[in-house]
Amino acid sequence: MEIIVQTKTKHYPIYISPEGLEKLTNLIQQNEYTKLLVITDETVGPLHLDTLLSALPKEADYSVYTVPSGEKAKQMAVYESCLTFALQEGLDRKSCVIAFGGGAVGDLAGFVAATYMRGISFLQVPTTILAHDSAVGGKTAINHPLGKNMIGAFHQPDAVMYYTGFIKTLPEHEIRSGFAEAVKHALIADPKLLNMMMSSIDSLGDLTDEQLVQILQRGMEIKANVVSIDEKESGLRAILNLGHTLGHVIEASLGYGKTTHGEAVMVGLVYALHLSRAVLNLSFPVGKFTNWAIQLGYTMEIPKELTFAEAYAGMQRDKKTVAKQPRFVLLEAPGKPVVKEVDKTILEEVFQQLKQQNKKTV
Ligand SMILES: NC(=O)c1ccc[n+]([C@@H]2O[C@H](COP(=O)([O-])OP(=O)(O)OC[C@H]3O[C@@H](n4cnc5c(N)ncnc54)[C@H](O)[C@@H]3O)[C@@H](O)[C@H]2O)c1
Ligand SMILES: O=C(O)C(=O)C[C@@H](O)[C@H](O)[C@H](O)COP(=O)(O)O
Ligand SMILES: [Zn+2]
Repeated sequence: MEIIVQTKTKHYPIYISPEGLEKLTNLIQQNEYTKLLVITDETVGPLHLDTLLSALPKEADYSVYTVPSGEKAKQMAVYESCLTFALQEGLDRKSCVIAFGGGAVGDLAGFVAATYMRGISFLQVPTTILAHDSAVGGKTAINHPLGKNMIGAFHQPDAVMYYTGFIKTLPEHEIRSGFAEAVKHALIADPKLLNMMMSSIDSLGDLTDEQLVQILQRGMEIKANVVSIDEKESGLRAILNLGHTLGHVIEASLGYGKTTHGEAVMVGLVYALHLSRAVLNLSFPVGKFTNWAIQLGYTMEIPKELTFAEAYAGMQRDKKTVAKQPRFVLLEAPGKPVVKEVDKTILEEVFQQLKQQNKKTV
């Protein structure tokens, strides 16, 4: 399957294939990159690097750089070490970085490509379900202790090559993490898919490969459409941030990598749904949605040590915030997102209610 991203500045394909990486081979041949730098991580490398390397054209000049797995990759020191390696290996402006891994590797490698010699090509070869989201759209970044993805750039890849065979080695908690972004895509743009998910999926372990591929393909289509209209989040693109205002605060407050991105986003989604009920009279069974998420294994807890004052300070640093007033993606209905400032008292009320619910479920 092929999906096209067409922004004002860039036109590129997303290939989704259960067969392998042959499109990648062709693409590298056509682009005649002078050198390839594969950035992967300590988990993906041992599992799948051979598959990737066997897809590189025979004549390709390449080097491989391995970074720590997970959020540890999205640190300033790791970013700098990638740049040093790229310089030592002699990458030039016609070279290409290949991001080979999940979203953390993709965000890091994309940012390396965005900034090396003021920007060179990169290719996304995602290996997680979550990366159906992260590999598309050109948001690249590393983290700062004070906020998620605070140092980054918009830099679109030359292509995304999603070989679905890679996801077979994912542990269940990573399937859960990626599934949260798929639920987000359904909430903002596809109520039918959302209904199908809520009525027919009651265990992530039992999801068939076909179901997963169908869900992530639809997610990539939704994302590609939004990014094609608004590449740099001047408006519409903010809807892709549903659930992320609180989600990112949770990730930063716990310490990056202590929970998965998707687990934190799922709590953020429930928070945003409750806010939508309070502010926009959303009629949607938020309780049923929350119970479904719990059944699927999401922990659904705001960390006990996170106070509202700390959470609010984190929300004020969110990238959607304007003049210190946090803005949230809310839903008028599934498929009808809006971006709005929300009164601090409502933010606190709902935050405290969810924390109380934590206590009840313990
Ligand atoms: N740029 C964007 O638009 C965007 C969108 C969503 C999320 N993100 C970012 O993506 C990151 C989360 O993505 P992720 O969950 O894919 O991150 P990840 O890269 O940390 O991968 C999760 C874990 O799975 C392992 N892994 C990867 N592929 C595997 C495979 N095939 N088999 C077994 N293990 C495998 C990794 O080593 C890691 O430990 C976060 O940093 C988030 O902020 C970015
Ligand atoms: O692509 C987007 O735009 C998104 O918001 C997708 C999110 O899933 C993703 O986590 C993104 O990295 C968050 O962006 P940020 O600007 O809030 O850091
Ligand atoms: Zn996300």
